Amino acid sequence: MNQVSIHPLIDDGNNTASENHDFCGGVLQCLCTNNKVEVSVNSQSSHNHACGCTKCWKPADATFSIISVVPRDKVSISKHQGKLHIVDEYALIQRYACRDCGVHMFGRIENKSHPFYGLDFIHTELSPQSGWSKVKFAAFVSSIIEGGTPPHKMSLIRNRLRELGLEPYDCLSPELMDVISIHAAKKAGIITE
Ligand SMILES: N[C@@H](CCC(=O)N[C@@H](CSCO)C(=O)NCC(=O)O)C(=O)O
Ligand SMILES: [Zn+2]
Ligand SMILES: [Zn+2]
Repeated sequence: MNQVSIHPLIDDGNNTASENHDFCGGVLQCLCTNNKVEVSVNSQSSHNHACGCTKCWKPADATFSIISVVPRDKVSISKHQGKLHIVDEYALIQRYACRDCGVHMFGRIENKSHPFYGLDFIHTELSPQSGWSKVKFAAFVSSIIEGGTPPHKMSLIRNRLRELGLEPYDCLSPELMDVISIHAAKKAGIITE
């Protein structure tokens, strides 16, 4: 066995199983046994990806998190809001985590001039519903070194990601990097639409 673990939910290569194009959201639940924090999401997720950064929440046995975005006006806290706190008030993405189990329930950008303003970051694996969009690429792959992965394992991991159909990028996907540059070019008056 020369396989490396990416995330328990995608290691079996079955990440495509449940995506449903008519799916329009569900509930995210924290991992507490009692008094679970619940967040309602009334939208399908977009840009679902594996993220290797050190800031996104992931289960203990995962090398990557699984994270996607939804419109912020489709996200509401439905149970036990009082258990939530912001992990880092100074981070670009303010991640709201459960004080008791540590799970990040959603991440929000408050800077109105950021290209991703209006989108909240969520972990669809916290939802008992199935039908969420599948994981489509891997971002911030080199960052797993900052999380403790030995550098000599990087080519094995990038190869495994490709084998799983998840193109590895060391920042975001080309599509999302284009969104960032289009936003910057518009702001600078280089392009108009
Ligand atoms: N090497 C750093 C990278 C952290 C980072 O920039 N993460 C990205 C992606 S998170 C979701 O895809 C980011 O946008 N972060 C903003 C923030 O976290 O506020 C590391 O690994 O820590
Ligand atoms: Zn909890
Ligand atoms: Zn991340």
